[in-house]
Amino acid sequence: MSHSWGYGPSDGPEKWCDGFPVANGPRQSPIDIIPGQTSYDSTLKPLKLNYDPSNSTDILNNGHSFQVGFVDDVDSSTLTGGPITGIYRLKQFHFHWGASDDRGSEHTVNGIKFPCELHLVHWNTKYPSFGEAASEPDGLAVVGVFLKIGAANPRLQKVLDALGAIKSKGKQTTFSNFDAKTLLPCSLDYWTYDGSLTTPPLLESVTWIVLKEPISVSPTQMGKFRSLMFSGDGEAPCCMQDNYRPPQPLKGRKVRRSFK
Ligand SMILES: NS(=O)(=O)c1ccc(C(=O)NCCc2c[nH]cn2)cc1
Ligand SMILES: [Zn+2]
Repeated sequence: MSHSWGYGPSDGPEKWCDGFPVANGPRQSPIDIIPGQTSYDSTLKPLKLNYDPSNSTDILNNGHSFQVGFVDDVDSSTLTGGPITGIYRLKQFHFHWGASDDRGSEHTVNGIKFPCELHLVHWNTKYPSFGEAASEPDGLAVVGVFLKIGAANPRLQKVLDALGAIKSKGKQTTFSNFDAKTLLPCSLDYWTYDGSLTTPPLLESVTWIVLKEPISVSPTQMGKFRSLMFSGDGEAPCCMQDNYRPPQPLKGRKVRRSFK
């Protein structure tokens, strides 16, 4: 059975359980983060993100979002510390966004949706590859960053200016010397919980690390995200927007925070 999935009425998040029964599993993502119900954990370490700016390789429209890829055959762009043990390598980052500024993020805070959410995807180097790590309970770590409407963010501009070259599904172009660290907010305070990929195959292999401080994005910049297409050349044109999964049941999980 071809596992074609999307975000529309016939192939969207409410239908994913048909092809991916883990959609109703015990550690699905995203979730609604309720700060008053999180526990401060003094044993949580500070996040250490060591990204080598020369490591970015390409930018790709994969038909669900766009992603910037990184060289991950050496330990040059890594995540250590935080709630994880060992070394995780940055593989790609991508975003989720809405058709309008009132929605678009996957995680929510006290039920509040942000217009966009950045995911920096890392895999545990105790496994031989991303693909193998993706099916292990401690295989992946994704850092989530909320984007909040405000002043234009100059650090997003280089990424947004590349979108014209990857408008439709399957388009890819080189994207070198991008420093992913420039996308991070000042504070690395975070919430963390055990979860999953937020798109099929929805594998329950992700340690989620959601930063408390958002970065800014302007309405015009949000318009650039929405200029992408879910559809490929020659297909019925379909704007890439509302590519987010809504929050999933917590099912007894604890959400910890790194800050008092
Ligand atoms: N939105 S997110 O939770 O950050 C996220 C991050 C990564 C992926 C992903 O890599 N999907 C391909 C899975 C795969 C298995 N084996 C080889 N590729 C999906 C969602
Ligand atoms: Zn994502």
